[in-house]
Amino acid sequence: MTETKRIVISSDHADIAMRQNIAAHIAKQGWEVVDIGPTTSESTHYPLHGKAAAERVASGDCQLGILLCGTGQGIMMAANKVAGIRCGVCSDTFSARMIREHNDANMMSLGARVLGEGLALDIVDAFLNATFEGGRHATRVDMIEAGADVTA
Ligand SMILES: O=C[C@H](O)[C@H](O)[C@H](O)COP(=O)(O)O
Repeated sequence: MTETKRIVISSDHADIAMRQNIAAHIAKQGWEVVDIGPTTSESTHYPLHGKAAAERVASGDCQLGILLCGTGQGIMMAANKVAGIRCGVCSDTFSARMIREHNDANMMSLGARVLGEGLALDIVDAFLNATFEGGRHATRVDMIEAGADVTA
């Protein structure tokens, strides 16, 4: 039995259309996309949407999440306040691949006012197609989760 791949996507008002286009792009690749809005471009507050999406991932309802705000920064900060979330802003495909391969990121954020849509879609593909490598990287991710200190 193949596991249903579920991904949550959310944003603030910075670019609803970009978020919806990314959602459609991901859905074509066999993911079940949970788009939790917002649905209008009325000004809203990114902490609300970052937290709501992060909770979907932290609860296990969705395996991954993608967030957008103007820069990707504020909504990333909000998502990372939720326990178990590892979210980074990506503006290039190398970083998007590496935060999965080395950091086991379960969320990524994009700057809707930073990126053109073609690059944003390539970044999304790099994130989705990468796999965590484990090994020494798992040791380090475990240290993040444990809040490990330098002791030696
Ligand atoms: O990190 C924050 C995001 O870039 C927001 O999208 C941005 O601050 C929203 O700005 P404004 O309310 O001027 O559209």
